[in-house]
Formats: sequence, C-alpha cells, structure tokens
Amino acid sequence: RALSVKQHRSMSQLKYKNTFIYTRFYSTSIAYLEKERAVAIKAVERASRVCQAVFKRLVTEETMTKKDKSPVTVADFSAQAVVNSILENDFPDDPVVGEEDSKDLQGEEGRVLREKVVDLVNTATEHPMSSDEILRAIDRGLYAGGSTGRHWTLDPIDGTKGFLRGEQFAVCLALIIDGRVRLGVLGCPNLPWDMSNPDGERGVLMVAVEGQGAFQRKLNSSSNEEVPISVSSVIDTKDAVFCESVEAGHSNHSDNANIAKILGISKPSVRMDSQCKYAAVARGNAEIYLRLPVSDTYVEKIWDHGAGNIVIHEAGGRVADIHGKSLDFSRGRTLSANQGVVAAGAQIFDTVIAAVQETLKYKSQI
Ligand SMILES: Nc1ncnc2c1ncn2[C@@H]1O[C@H](COP(=O)(O)OS(=O)(=O)O)[C@@H](OP(=O)(O)O)[C@H]1O
Ligand SMILES: [Mg+2]
Ligand SMILES: [Mg+2]
Ligand SMILES: [Mg+2]
Repeated sequence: RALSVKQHRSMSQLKYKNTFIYTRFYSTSIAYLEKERAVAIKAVERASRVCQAVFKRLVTEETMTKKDKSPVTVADFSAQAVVNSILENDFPDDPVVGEEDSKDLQGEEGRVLREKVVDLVNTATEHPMSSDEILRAIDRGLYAGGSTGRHWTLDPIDGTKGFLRGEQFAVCLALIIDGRVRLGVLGCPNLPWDMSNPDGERGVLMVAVEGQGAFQRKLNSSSNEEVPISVSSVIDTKDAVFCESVEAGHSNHSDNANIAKILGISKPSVRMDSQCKYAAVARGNAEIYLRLPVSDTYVEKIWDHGAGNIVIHEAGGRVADIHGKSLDFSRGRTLSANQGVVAAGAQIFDTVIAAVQETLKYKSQI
C-alpha cells in the first residue's frame, strides 16, 4: 500500500531529470485516494474514542435515567465536530453531508449541551477549539450533496439506540465523487474482533476504497495491520444467516421473515443496530442484510448507507434497494431514488432480490 523505497527512489530520479514524467509517474504510483483513506481512518478513530468516552462518563453514570437521551446527543455532536474539523484541516475545499447540525447547541437554550460538547471535543483534538469553532465545524455538515464533484458523508453515531444500550453502533464516513461512493470507513467500537468469541476483544474498523478491496483493522490499536475481508462463500441460501435492524420501526421484521422463509432460511435472524450489519455481511458473519421499508414515505439517508455500501462491494458483495436497483448517492442528502436496502454476497444476490420481489408482490395482492 505504502510506496516502496524503490518507488520513492525512481520517482525522485525522474523528477530530477524531467518534471513532466515525474508527475505522470507519481500520479499512477501512489494508490488512489491514499491520503483521503488515511485521514478518514484517523477521523473515525478519534470520533469513536469520543463516543466511547461519552458512554463511559455519561451513559453509565448512575444519575442518568434510562429515558434521558442527552448522552447520545452530546456524543453525536462531538463526534461530528471532531470528524469535520479533521476533514477541514486536510481537505478544506471538500463539503460534508452530515447528519447533525448545531441548532440545538445555540443560544442560552443550548448552553448546557454546548458546554459538554466543547469539553468533549477538546479532549480529542490536537489544538483547543472555541465554542464558535466547534459549532462551525458541526455545520460544515450542512452541504446539500449531489451528482458532481467531491463530498463526504458522515453519520457521527449510527445506531443511536444501540449506542445507548451499550450494543452495536458505528461511526460512518464515506467519500462520494461524482455521485458514487469511492471510499468508506466504518468504526465499530463494540463489534467483537472475532465473532466466535463475542466476549473477547472488541473494536473493529473497516475500510474500503473503490477497486482496492475491503479490509478490517483493530480500532484504536497502535498497529496499522490490515486484514482483507470478504463476504461468505455460502451459495445455498438455506444455509444463510440474515441480519436486520433491532428496531421494528426501522425495518419491516415480518417482510424480512417472509423473505427468509422463501429462501429456506431456518436460522434465526441476527438483530443488530447500525451499519455494523454491513460489516457483519462484509466479513462473512452473516450472508444477507434485509432492510425492508416500514413506511412508503420514509426516505433513507446517504450517511446511513454510504460507507457500508462500498465496504460490501469491495468485499465481493452487492447492495441494492428492494427493486434490485443500485443505491443512487447522487440525489442529494437522501437516497430518494431508492426504497429499502438489500445486501448479500454476489453469488446469492439475485436469488435474494427475487425472494424480496415475491414477498412484495404477494403483499400487494392481499
Ligand atoms: N422509519 C425509518 N426507516 C428506516 N430507517 C430509519 C427510520 N427512522 C430512522 N431511521 C434510520 O435508521 C438508522 C438506524 O438504523 P439501524 O439499522 O441501526 O436501526 S436499529 O437501530 O437497528 O433499529 C438511524 O440512524 P441514526 O439516527 O444515525 O441512529 C436513522 O437514520
Ligand atoms: Mg444513522
Ligand atoms: Mg446518527
Ligand atoms: Mg439520528
């Protein structure tokens, strides 16, 4: 991945003799989106640490009642500020489509929340940030998205409900260029490194760049070692495991169950919050991710699927909506051209989509 010593050497020799040749050689010899990849990993790692700190300090504090949603709000805002300020530093011209905005942190009404956020962000950044700088960083996420140029999309905490329960959540960052996801990073602080040892080491980061494959590495580890990942090799859907949202309000559990029945699946579904579902399919812990819509009006958001989408593709899988249509990230902040989401390994994907179609056809007839 990194440039070899030999490559460095030949580059400088070419530069010395001929600047033009050097430039061409240089552009083809460093990996596509190398810097973006490194910066995105750093940003997701920092934000994941902030979320974990919030969970430790606030969610588990005895004084916090279960119904109080403020910890997750503090973590959402802080993580978005951390990621956006890192992106701004390295890529000042890149806009961001982020889930959160600073409205709730403004003025006297937002003072208490704002002070907590300022405190947290400053434990994670290299240089202290003022409260105004932090609000501005959060609002770098207001970009409208679209089909041309570069923009990032960020979900500072995906699976907020999972986060509060101490279960799965993910920090999700993706880079979209000309309407297509080219790079994705998923930070999954509570995901076991080895699913067969669920009480063992936790914290996984998955990263994928278009055309370069998908990898996992330990989150917040001093080692940069990356392990290639790929989807399951199961080709008979009878042997498959599928995953779905924990919340019945986010995905239609009964439609998902009918699809599983058509596919001959007998194992129970794995219910998991957040884009960790994409992570589970990408490394073969499950074969299928079903997200059948609950309502006709809900439109999926690009930050809920961008990173997961490319991680699955680069791991040898496919992602589409319930009609089998690829997710269209060029429409702005939402996936307005799509309905629901289905992900699976490439070999079983068409069979899964056919079962989805059959279920929906049957439903429309009754
Ligand atoms: N009605 C409806 N349908 C589909 N999706 C919805 C819906 N309402 C919300 N959301 C989005 O779901 C995101 C969380 O999805 P999950 O798969 O993690 O759901 S769950 O937590 O497992 O229940 C969640 O992301 P976060 O807000 O980042 O947690 C929402 O963006
Ligand atoms: Mg989300
Ligand atoms: Mg979120
Ligand atoms: Mg949300």
